[in-house]
Amino acid sequence: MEGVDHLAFERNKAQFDVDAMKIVWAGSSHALEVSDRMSRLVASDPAFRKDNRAMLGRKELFKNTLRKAAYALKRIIELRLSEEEASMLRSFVDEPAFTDLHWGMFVPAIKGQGTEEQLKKWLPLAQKMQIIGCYAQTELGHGSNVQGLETTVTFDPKTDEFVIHSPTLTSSKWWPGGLGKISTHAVVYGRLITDGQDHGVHGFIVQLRSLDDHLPLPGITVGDIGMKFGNGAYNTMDNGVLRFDHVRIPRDQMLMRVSRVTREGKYVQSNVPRQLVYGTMVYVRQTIVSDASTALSRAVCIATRYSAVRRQFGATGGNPESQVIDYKTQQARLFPLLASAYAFRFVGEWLKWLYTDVMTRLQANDFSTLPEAHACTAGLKSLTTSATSDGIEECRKLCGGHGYLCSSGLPELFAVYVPTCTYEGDNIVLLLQVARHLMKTISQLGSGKKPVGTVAYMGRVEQLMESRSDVQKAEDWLNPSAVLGAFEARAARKSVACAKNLSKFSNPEEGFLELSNDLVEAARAHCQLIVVSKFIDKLQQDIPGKGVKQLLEVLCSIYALFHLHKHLGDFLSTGCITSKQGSLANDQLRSLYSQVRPNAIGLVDAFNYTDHYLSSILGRYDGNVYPKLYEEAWKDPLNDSVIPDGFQEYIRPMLKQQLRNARL
Ligand SMILES: CCCCC/C=C\C/C=C\C/C=C\C=C\C(=O)SCCNC(=O)CCNC(=O)[C@H](O)C(C)(C)COP(=O)(O)OP(=O)(O)OC[C@H]1O[C@@H](n2cnc3c(N)ncnc32)[C@H](O)[C@@H]1OP(=O)(O)O
Ligand SMILES: Cc1cc2nc3c(=O)[nH]c(=O)nc-3n(C[C@H](O)[C@H](O)[C@H](O)COP(=O)(O)OP(=O)(O)OC[C@H]3O[C@@H](n4cnc5c(N)ncnc54)[C@H](O)[C@@H]3O)c2cc1C
Repeated sequence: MEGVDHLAFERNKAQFDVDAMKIVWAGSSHALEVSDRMSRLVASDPAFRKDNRAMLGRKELFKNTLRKAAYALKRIIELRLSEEEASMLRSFVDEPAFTDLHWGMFVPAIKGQGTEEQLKKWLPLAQKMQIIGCYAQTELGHGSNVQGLETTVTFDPKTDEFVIHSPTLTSSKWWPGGLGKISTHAVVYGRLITDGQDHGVHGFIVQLRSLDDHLPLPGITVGDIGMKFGNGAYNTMDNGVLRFDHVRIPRDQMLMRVSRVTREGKYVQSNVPRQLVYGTMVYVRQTIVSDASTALSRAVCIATRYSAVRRQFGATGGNPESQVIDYKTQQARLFPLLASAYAFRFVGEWLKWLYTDVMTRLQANDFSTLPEAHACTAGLKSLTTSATSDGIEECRKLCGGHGYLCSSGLPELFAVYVPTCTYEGDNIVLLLQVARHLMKTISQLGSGKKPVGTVAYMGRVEQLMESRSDVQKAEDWLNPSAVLGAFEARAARKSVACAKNLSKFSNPEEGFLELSNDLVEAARAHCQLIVVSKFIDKLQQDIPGKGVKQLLEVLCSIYALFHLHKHLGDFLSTGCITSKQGSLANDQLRSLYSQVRPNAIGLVDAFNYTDHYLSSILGRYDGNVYPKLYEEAWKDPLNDSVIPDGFQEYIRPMLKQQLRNARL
C-alpha cells in the first residue's frame, strides 16, 4: 500500500527524542541541516538515479559516472554551494568516482606537502577543476612497502628538470583511482636521485594528459587496470596503470615542503620530519573512520527496518507470526552492530579533532604528536573498516535470502566497501604500525618519559598488571570505570607480554616478525580500548533531548560488553576478570538488548537517510517491502521477454534432442 507507514507502530514505541538524536549523529544542528538539505536535493533529482547500476556494462556504467560528476559540479556552481555543501552533495551522489581522489587525495597532497608558492599555483587550478588529479603511489610490485617503490625521479642539472622513469614492469604505477581514463595530473611518488644519490621516496606533480585533446603526453603509457569485485560497485572508478619513459618535469614540480632540490642539484631537508611525505595517508585514514560509521549505519538501518517487517514462526491464536527482530539471536547479532555504528561515529569525531590539533601544531613546528596521530589513524582505520566490512556481510545474512538480492542494497554496499580493508594501508600492516608504537612506548617507560594521549594508561602499567575487576553483579558492568578498567588492563597486559617476549630475541626485528600475530592482537586490544574510552568521553558531554543520553549509555555498554564477551579468552587469560564476571557481562548484555528493542527503529531513523541514499527495498522508510520487491523483480531485463534470448538457439534443440533420445 502506497503512502502507508508500515513501521509506524514501531516508531511509536521509541522512548527518546529521535530529532535530538539526529543532531547528535550529524554532529551539530548545522551539520544536520546541511546534510538533510543536500541529501534531499540529490534524492529529488532524477539525474542522480542509481537503481540501475548493477545492470549496466562497464562502459555504460563509467560514462554514467562521468555524466553525474559533471552534472554535480554544474549544480554546485549554479546553486553557489559552499565547500561543505558541495562535499556533502558529492557524498550523497554515492558513487565512487575520480572526484573522490581529486578532492580526497590530490588536493590534500598538494596542501600538505606543497610550499606556499606551490599552493598558490596549483590549488586554484585544482579547486576550479581546471585540472583533475589523482594520487599515484602504489606500483604493480609495491604497495604496503612504500620505501620499496621503484619509480625513479632523477634531477638533471643541465636542464633544471626531473626525469621520471619506470625502470621495470613492477615499477608501473598500479591502482590509483581516477588515473586510468580521466586524470590530467597526478601526485606521483618516486625515488629522488640527485648526483647519483638516492634520497628515498618523494612526491611530484606530474601532468599526464594534454589539456587540449586529453591524449597522454609523450613518454606516458596509461590505462585502466580492469574489472574489480562485484557488478557496478567500485567499477565506476578508473583505477589505472601508468608507465613513464624518461618523462621530464620542471624542478619546481617536486612537492618541497619536507625537502627540496636547489638549482645546483643540492638536496636540502627542512626541519619538518620526513614522515610528512606520508601525511596525505594520515588525512585520508582519518576520514575513513567517519566513513566507516556511515557505511555500517546504512547496512544496520536496512537490516533493522527489515527485521521489524519480516515475520517467521510463532503464529498463535490467529496472531501474525513473530517479527524476526524479537528473536534474541537476531538482537545479539544486530544490536552490537548498531552500537558499533554509533561508537565509530564518536571515535571518528574525536579523530578529526586529533588530526586538526596535529595540523595546528605542525604549523607551529611542534611535531611531538605526529607518532600518536599516525598510530591512531592507522589503528582506528584498520579496526573500523574490518568491523564494518564484516558488519555489512552480517547484515546481509540478517536479511535472510532477500538480503542477497541486489535490490536489498547490501551486495553493492559490501562490494564498494570491502576494499577499504586494503586501500590506504592493508589492515594488518597498519596494526603492526600500532604495535611498533606500543612497543616503543613500553621500552621508554624506564627512561621516565611519561606516555601521553591514547597510550597514557601505559603510565599506570604496574597498577594495571595487578588490578582485579571488582564487578560483583551484572549491573556493575554499567559503571564506565569497571569497563575502562578491564579494557585498559587487558590492553596493557597483552602489550607487556609482547614486550617481554620480544626482549628474549637478540635481534628485535626478528622477534617482531616471529611475534607478529601476538603484536596484532595487542594492537587490536589497544584500538578497542580507544573506541570504548572515546564513547565514554562523549557521554560526559551535555547531550540534550529526552532519553537521548540514556540510550547512548545503553549503546556504549553494548559496544564494550559485546567485545568483552567476544574476546572473553583474552580477558580471562590475562587475568583481568574472572569467569564469573565474564558471565555477568553476558547477563547484562541480554538486558541491554531488551532496552534497545523498542527504540531500534528510532535509532536507525536518527541516521536520517533518504530512501535514495539507502537504495534498498528492504530498508525503505515506510517498510512497504513485499509489494516493492515484487514490482522490482519484473523490472529485471531478463523479464523483458517471456522467452529469453538463447532459449531457441541452445535449449530448444537440446530439449528436442533429449526427447528424441528418450523415444529411441
Ligand atoms: C573528501 C574526503 C574524501 C576522503 C576519501 C578520499 C579518498 C578515499 C576514497 C577512495 C580510496 C581510494 C584511494 C586509495 C588510495 C590509496 O590506497 S593510496 C596508497 C596508500 N598506501 C598505503 O597506505 C601504504 C601503506 N604503507 C605505509 O604507510 C608505510 O609504508 C608503512 C607505514 C607501512 C611503513 O613505512 P616505513 O617508512 O617503511 O616505515 P617504518 O615502519 O620504517 O617507519 C618509519 C617511521 O615513520 C613512522 N611513520 C610511518 N608512517 C607514518 C605516517 N603516515 N605518519 C607519521 N609517521 C609515520 C613510523 O611510525 C616510524 O616511526 P619511528 O621511526 O618508529 O619513530
Ligand atoms: C580499490 C583500491 C583503490 C586503490 N586506490 C589507490 C590510489 O588511489 N592510489 C594508490 O597509490 N594506491 C591505491 N590503491 C593501492 C592500495 O593502497 C594498496 O593495495 C594497499 O596499500 C595494499 O598494498 P598491497 O596491494 O601491496 O598489498 P600487499 O602488501 O601485497 O599485501 C598482501 C598480503 O601481505 C600481507 N603483508 C604485507 N606486508 C606485510 C608485513 N610487513 N607483515 C605481515 N603481513 C604483510 C598483507 O597483510 C596482505 O595479506 C588502491 C587499492 C585498491 C584495492
